[in-house]
Amino acid sequence: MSGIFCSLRQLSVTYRRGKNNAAALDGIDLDIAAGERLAIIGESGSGKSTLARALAGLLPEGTKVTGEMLWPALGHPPRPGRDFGFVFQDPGTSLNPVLTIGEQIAEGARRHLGLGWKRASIRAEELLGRVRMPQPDKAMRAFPHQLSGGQRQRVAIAAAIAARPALLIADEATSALDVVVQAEIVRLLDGLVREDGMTLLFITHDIALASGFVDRIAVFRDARLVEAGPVRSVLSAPVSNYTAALIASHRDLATPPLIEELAP
Ligand SMILES: Nc1ncnc2c1ncn2[C@@H]1O[C@H](COP(=O)(O)OP(=O)(O)OP(=O)(O)O)[C@@H](O)[C@H]1O
Repeated sequence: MSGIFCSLRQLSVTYRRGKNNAAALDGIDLDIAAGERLAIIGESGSGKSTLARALAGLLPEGTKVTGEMLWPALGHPPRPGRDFGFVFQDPGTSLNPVLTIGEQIAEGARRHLGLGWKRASIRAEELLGRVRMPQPDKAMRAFPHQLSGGQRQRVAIAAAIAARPALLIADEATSALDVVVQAEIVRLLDGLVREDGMTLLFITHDIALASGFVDRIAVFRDARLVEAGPVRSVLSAPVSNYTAALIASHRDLATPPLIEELAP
C-alpha cells in the first residue's frame, strides 16, 4: 500500500459531556502516509486518544464531529479488527480474563480472516512466535493473569495484528511497563510494522521514546495540532515554543537519536 492512508481536513470533535463544551480536537489538518510510523505526542488531555478513537470510528454516540476524514488507500473507513488493530496501555482492557491466550488471538483470525478454529489456532501460535513470546506452545494454553505485564502486552499486540490490519494504533502501549520492557516492546512494534508494511500510530506523552523509531512526529496541545514533521526536523528545528520546551524537558531522558540531535 502506498500514498496517503488517511487525510484529516479541519477535523473537530466535541464530546457531548465535555468540559464546558470545549472541543477535544479543534480543526486538525493532517495527512498520514501509508506505511509510515507516526507518533502522536502530547500531554494528558491534549486530544491524542480522541484522535485515535475518531480514526477508528469509536467515538461515543452523540459526539459532534465536523470536518473530513478521507481514506484514499483503503477506499473506505477502517473496519474494527479487520483494517486496524488497537493496543492500549493496559492489556487488561483488551484481553479477556476467561479465555486462553490461544483462544483470544485465534478469535481475531477466525472472525476476520474466515479461518476455521484449527487454522486460526496455528496462526495464533505463529503470531506468539512473531511477538517473541517465550514458549509459544505453552503460552497458547495460559490465561492472561499467568503472564507478566510485558508478556500480556505481547499477547495484546499479537491479537491486534491477527487479522493483518493495515493500521496499528498503539495508545500509550508502553507507558505502564518498566524501561527495559518498554524498549523491547517498541523494538517489537517497529519490526512488525516494517515487516507487514502497516501504518503505525504511536500515541505517547514521551517524545524521547517515540523519536527513537518513528518517521514523523505530530505534536498536540489543547486539542490543536501544534506541528507535524519528520523526527529530525521537529527535533532540530521545532516551529513551536511548546515543542521546543517538550524536547528540552526530555533532555536527560533522551534516547540516543535525540541526544545526537540535541548535541551542540
Ligand atoms: N468520553 C468522553 N466524554 C467527555 N469528555 C471526554 C471523553 N473522553 C475524553 N474527553 C475529554 O476530551 C479531552 C481530550 O481527551 P483525550 O483522552 O483525547 O486526551 P489524551 O491526550 O489522550 O489524554 P491522556 O494521555 O490522558 O489519555 C479531555 O479534556 C478529556 O477530558
